Amino acid sequence: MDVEISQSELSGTARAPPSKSYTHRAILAAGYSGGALVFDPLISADTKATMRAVDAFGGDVTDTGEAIEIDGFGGEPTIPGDVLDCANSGTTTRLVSGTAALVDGITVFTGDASLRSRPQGPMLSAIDQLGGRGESTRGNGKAPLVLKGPISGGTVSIPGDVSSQYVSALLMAGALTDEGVTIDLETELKSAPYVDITLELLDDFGVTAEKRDGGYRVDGGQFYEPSDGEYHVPGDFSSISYLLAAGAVAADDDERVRIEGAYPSAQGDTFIVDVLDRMGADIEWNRNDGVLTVRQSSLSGVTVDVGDTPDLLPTIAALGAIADGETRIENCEHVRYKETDRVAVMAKELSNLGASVEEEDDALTIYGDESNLVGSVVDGHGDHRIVMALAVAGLAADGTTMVADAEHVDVSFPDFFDVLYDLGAGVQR
Ligand SMILES: O=C(O)C1=C[C@@H](OP(=O)(O)O)[C@@H](O)[C@H](O)C1
Ligand SMILES: C=C(OP(=O)(O)O)C(=O)O
Repeated sequence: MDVEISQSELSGTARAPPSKSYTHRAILAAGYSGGALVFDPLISADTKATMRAVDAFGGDVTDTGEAIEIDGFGGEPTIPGDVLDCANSGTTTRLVSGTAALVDGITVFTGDASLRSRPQGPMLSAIDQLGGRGESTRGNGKAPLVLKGPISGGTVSIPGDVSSQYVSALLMAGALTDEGVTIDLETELKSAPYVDITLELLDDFGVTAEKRDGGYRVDGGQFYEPSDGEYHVPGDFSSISYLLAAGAVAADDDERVRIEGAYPSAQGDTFIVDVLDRMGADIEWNRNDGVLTVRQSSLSGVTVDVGDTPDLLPTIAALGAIADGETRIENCEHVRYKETDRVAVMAKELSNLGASVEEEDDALTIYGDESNLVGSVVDGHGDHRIVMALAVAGLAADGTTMVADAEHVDVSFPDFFDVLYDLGAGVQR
């Protein structure tokens, strides 16, 4: 699907979409329990992959429309009847690799071309270290994966600078092993707030895990049990980042774009509020009411470290192209291991719109000037966050911007273009 975005003036109220990260974890945690209802879930291509996985390991997952109803497999996942297709979802692949390690038997995972290009080596090594077996069919540390359990727990040593999702997976599965799992990190942990999300969710499901010097620890022999048998998913700040950025660059004069359902949680991506504030945006966050408002503002470039918040890179890069002066995004090498190499792809596509951009291994510098941005044809590269960030740039660029491959918003924010349209954006499919 190609989507045309024209220079627009926005106003009105949008509801924050539910968090992808919490939804994945809640579905799996409910699978690890006797059963639970997950309210306000994100129903998207990625979270459907996790639903399929929980079904495949012996759970029963139903989307009732009001909630996801999960009949769990408890601590005893069974051998899936078929190869598991994790589609485009890194979170699914990593989290349920932990589940596969608990199974007394062999599980095979695959996914789309993007997923099969992403690193899984540290997870395979962790499963080996715990007494299971993890293989990549091509021997390159990437899916298709063949995993053999069961593990009984122990200590693993893995790098922290590839993906935090290995840590989340080992903590979630480790609670169901006999001995528990201790994770020693060989490097500093990138994307660390995503492990905080895991710890917060585990706590809500009655499971204790902790951060320690140089790593994490979860005791074994625990039980997943959410209080009252239900879990409520908070709003997603990665998704909110596009709506805030859209308001900051294209809100109608004297009008504000308002976002509801934006309550504080462990999400590192709330950092977007600080970033916009530092860029000079007129932005307010009423944390008690969960309401964010933003007005169109003249933005200036900033230096930002995205070590904790990789998913904000495309949004900040798009804002940097519109802001005046230099925006430097640092500590972003791990952002190259996502659905695409987002550092390279944002550099390429913002250049196509007329921005001046410089790429280094772990930094992206954008020399912003809104008047240089001219609508053009840009490629979403099959990556939901690239599509949404380019759509934001298109709201400010002169004329019309056509984003190709735009259907991939279904991975995390399926009604993104409807929400943008309802706020007054010129959107044509
Ligand atoms: O655990 C999670 O829910 C996620 C962790 C992050 O990945 P990495 O830990 O691989 O950086 C993030 O980019 C991804 O969108 C979601
Ligand atoms: C990287 C992402 O997700 P995942 O790792 O689950 O594919 C993302 O949503 O930006």
